[in-house]
Amino acid sequence: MKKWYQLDVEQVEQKLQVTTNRGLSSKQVDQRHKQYGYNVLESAKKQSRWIIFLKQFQDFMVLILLAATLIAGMLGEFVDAIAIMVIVLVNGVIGFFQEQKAEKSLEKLKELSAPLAHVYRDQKWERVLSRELVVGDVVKVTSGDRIPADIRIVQSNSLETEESALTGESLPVMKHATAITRDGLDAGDQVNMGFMGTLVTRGSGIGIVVGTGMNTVMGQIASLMSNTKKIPTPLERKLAELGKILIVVAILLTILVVGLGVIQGHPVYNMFLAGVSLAVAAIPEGLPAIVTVALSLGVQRMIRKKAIVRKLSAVETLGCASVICSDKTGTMTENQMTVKEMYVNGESITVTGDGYDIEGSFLLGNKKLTDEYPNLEKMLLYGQLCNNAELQVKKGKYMVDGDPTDGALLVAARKIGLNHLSRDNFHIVKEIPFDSDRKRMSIVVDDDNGQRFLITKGAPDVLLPRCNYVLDKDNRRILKQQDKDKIERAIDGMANKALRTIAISIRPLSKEMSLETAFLEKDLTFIGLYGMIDPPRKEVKAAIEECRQAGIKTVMITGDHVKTARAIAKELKLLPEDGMVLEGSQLNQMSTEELEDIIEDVYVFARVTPEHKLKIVKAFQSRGHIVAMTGDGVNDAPAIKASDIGISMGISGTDVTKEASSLVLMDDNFATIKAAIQEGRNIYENIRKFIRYLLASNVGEILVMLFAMLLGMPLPLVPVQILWVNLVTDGLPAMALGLDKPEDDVMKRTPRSPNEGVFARGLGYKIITRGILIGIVTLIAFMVTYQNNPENLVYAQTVAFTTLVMAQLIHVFDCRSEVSVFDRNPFGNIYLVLAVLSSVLLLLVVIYWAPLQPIFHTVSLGLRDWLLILGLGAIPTVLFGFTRK
Ligand SMILES: Nc1ncnc2c1ncn2[C@@H]1O[C@H](COP(=O)(O)OP(=O)(O)OP(=O)(O)O)[C@@H](O)[C@H]1O
Ligand SMILES: [Ca+2]
Repeated sequence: MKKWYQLDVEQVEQKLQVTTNRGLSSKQVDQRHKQYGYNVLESAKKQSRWIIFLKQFQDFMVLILLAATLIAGMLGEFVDAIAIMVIVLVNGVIGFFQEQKAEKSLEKLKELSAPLAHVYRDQKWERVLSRELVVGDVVKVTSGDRIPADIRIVQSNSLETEESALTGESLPVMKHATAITRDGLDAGDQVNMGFMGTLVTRGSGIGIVVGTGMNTVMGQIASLMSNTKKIPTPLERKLAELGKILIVVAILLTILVVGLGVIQGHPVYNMFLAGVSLAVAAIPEGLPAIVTVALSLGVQRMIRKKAIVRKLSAVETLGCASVICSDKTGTMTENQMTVKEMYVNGESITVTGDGYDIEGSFLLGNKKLTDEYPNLEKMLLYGQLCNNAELQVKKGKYMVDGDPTDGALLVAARKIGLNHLSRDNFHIVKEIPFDSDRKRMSIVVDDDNGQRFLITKGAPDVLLPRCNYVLDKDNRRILKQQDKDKIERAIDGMANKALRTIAISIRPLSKEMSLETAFLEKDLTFIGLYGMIDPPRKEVKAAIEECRQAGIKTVMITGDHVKTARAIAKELKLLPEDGMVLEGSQLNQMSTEELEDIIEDVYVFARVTPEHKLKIVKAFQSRGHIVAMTGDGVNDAPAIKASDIGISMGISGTDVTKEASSLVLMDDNFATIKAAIQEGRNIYENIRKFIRYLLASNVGEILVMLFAMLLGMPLPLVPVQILWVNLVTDGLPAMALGLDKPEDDVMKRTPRSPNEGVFARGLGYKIITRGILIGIVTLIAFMVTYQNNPENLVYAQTVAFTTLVMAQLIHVFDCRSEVSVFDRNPFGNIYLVLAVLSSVLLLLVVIYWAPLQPIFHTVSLGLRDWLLILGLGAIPTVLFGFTRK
């Protein structure tokens, strides 16, 4: 049987019952889905709920507790054993739900960032999830795409792919549509095939899907199926390290307390259980898990703000960003181009009309021009031919499918009466696609009379040096210096008005001439210039200002003309009076060191190629900056990877840049970067809040016990109480802190240093001071009650237990602010209020519900006890609320 690459396009079409110019019908697609399934690689099975539930019990601390239960049980202390079991179980259930929540939010993320394919069905181009593709689908791939399935190429425009994922060969392969007769070719030699998972590095092409899912070459290479492992974020790693230290501290403390207790004459069994409970209290085992939950909840909030986080660690790094390097076109601007001016025959023409609407006319001074005016229609026609966009009408409005720059040229051509039919008189022989490095695009066409010529359009400063002639009215003549000067002035004039400039030129060719790219784009005849407006997005100016107040510098990077870039930067108030604008050519001449010396003063990089971006990232990084860098094209990937926060575009971005990035902007909008940074800072602050809360609580618990042992007193808390506080009542308020709203000034502070430790910015001090006070007030409550009722230890222990819990639950409101509890409305976080209420309720149940009293060693308390408890419990928070330290 012949292989796909050996068949002609017609044979492939026949075999798969599809024609390239119609595509599959939706009926066929449905049927093939049923028959062959979806275009997915089978990945590792998902963990079952039971496994996730059981995993909650494999923690080191939980295992110790279970061992303690066993010992308690063997010693006949069944009440203790059951109590511990129940607490462990409740803790496990809470952990299970947290993990499920985190899991769900990450699942959603995966769905959102699933790749799309450009497919032709029912004679319409549409975008569908790549997994929806079936054999026979006609798909288009363009530079930057990952090929969504195995395809037989049927049309290639300088299509090149990089197949290292498959063949290990990283040099691009040229692809074409002709059948190959040879037998037994490796994937790498099948140059009329495109393979799932490989990259389009240049040009574009159309192919018919011949293999999907596990039936692709990629599907057969099982080893390539990466089982994505969750990599811990820097903070999670720091906390894990902290956890190790705390284990040692906990063990030492436990030995100390147990030793002291035994010396003071407490029963060994009591002290053993107290020791175990204290060890559990000292180790914030749950912290990394809550951090993960907080991060993934943050991820969900970011999704709502149209920012998709691809790496969890980016959530943290975002808060450290000190420089944002952003593309201009499409990110800071609307990417809705409209031709406003033209320059032809040495004269400037105004073009009226707005957006992509096709109403508009051409004015020379006050005179309305028609197609009589020399070269106007010709120029518009060339702009329409050398073009990859498509004008569509959706809901009565004109829309552009493709590059907006190209779209603007189509709209301009419409204004003089040219439409898609005008293209039919020309046959396109060759196309050299546009890319940001070349900054130009060319096509070779044959017209109806068999005349062949080249049309090149692109950045004027790139084209002009390649022009030797100029078309002036009816006369083609040598391009003289004075013509050039005049054109330059016209370019400057447009650019100063923030217009993007495009030059257009042609070259007559004879049919014998070689079509090698290297020989084509020279000896051109200059026809004219277009000046098009791309208005800034309206929310960007405010976003740049907010970033400035947050100590974040915004830098514009663009392939556009310096003057255009400068004009827009001024409009956005991005460029200060003394700010510098650098050009790509200047960058080339600078050494890395020279660039580092001045880079703090540079706000705009113009006429740069993607390669320059890497140099810019490195220079900022060497000045100690944390750099966020945006990009959309294939060649942007290295810079995105090198930056600290790589940002790609959800709408216009290529698969390659998306894969390299850690953040995807669903709306391509600069303002979304700001929102994401704000959210990133907020999430980090919230994590600090609950670290502070949990650790201060732990310090309090340990100190009560330690002080009591040192003073030769009875145990102020029984082990089950310590466990209950740690594993049950603390959890919900901590989670609620993770959902807190930001403080008003999060975007008024300077960015945080990525090296900052867990206890930086006074957090350690706060934990220790609050912890000590919580410990002291609990001890006082215990001592006062015990002194008055020396015969009733359980009563005093209940008061101590309640004071500890209440002190913590009051302190949790203090954790919402970096300065003082009085700075914010303490009840501003409804989740926190509810969490605290439910913790109080749990506490009341344990104290007042008779069946639980023997288990938790509690008795019912009276009003006077509560006055003592609340009075003492409020002290740590109120006191530090006044000192504001
Ligand atoms: N489709 C196109 N065909 C021909 N020339 C183009 C096309 N698009 C842009 N150009 C020219 O190439 C120049 C650079 O465009 P490029 O797309 O690299 O940068 P940009 O989109 O302005 O910048 P960025 O997206 O990095 O902010 C433009 O100023 C324009 O003159
Ligand atoms: Ca605790």
